[in-house]
Amino acid sequence: MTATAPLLQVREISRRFGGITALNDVSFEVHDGEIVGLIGPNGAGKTTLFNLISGLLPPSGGEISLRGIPLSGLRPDQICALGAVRTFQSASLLSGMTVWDNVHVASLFREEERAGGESAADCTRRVLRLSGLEARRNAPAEALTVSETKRVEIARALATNPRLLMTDEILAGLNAIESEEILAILARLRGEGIGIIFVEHDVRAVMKLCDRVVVIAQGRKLTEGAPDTVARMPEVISVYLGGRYAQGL
Ligand SMILES: Nc1ncnc2c1ncn2[C@@H]1O[C@H](COP(=O)(O)OP(=O)(O)OP(=O)(O)O)[C@@H](O)[C@H]1O
Repeated sequence: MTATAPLLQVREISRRFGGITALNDVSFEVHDGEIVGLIGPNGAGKTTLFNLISGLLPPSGGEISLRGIPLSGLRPDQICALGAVRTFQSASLLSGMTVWDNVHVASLFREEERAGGESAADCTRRVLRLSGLEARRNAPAEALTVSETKRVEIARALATNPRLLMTDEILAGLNAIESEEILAILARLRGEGIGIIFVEHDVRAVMKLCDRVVVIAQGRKLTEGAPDTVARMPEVISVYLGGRYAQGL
């Protein structure tokens, strides 16, 4: 482990599925306490990138490293143990179990390595509080609203003590107030030094929350930069944003 290495380094990553090139030579970095937005049209390769970073799929080329440790060949649980965790577009909670149980199961992972010797129960309590779910701890998974389900998804990810959190369209299906609640949680996590990759089609949320935005289209990185700079780039407007968002800036 190299002290100076970025939290996440994605170097010249490619991924092919048969004749489809889902990702082609994509490189970027994420640092501690930084929220990086990853945007692009449908089919751009965003979810594939999460699958590669989290070890669900191997890359066809290139290298991904976490704090300087190459992730190639590691299983998802090993990558999670190194501190990178993702949420899924459609959360699948353990049915027949409560909010507490769903999160506690994740807290048991790496319990023995937890800083300060925090028990799984204490960790569950802490992440439920962070996710605004204390009052719902005894609710069965089936009884949750979409917004609560998303927050359990975040809590489960946090229960593994990540350094890098990847959220995949976590705002989909939420109203404005519910979205704000999630954005506030993510901003709080940034304040704790967690690095976040935020994949989201709600461009206003991306521009509001993120420190930096990486734009991909058809598997290639188009550009990256500060949100307001990226939002004004003609090529980004042309392939993704359209005129409406940029005019509102
Ligand atoms: N398992 C797979 N087998 C074949 N092709 C795949 C597979 N997974 C993804 N693809 C293809 O790779 C490309 C990138 O897909 P991906 O789901 O990563 O895009 P995305 O940016 O996440 O899109 P969306 O915004 O719609 O979620 C698409 O052309 C998709 O059809």
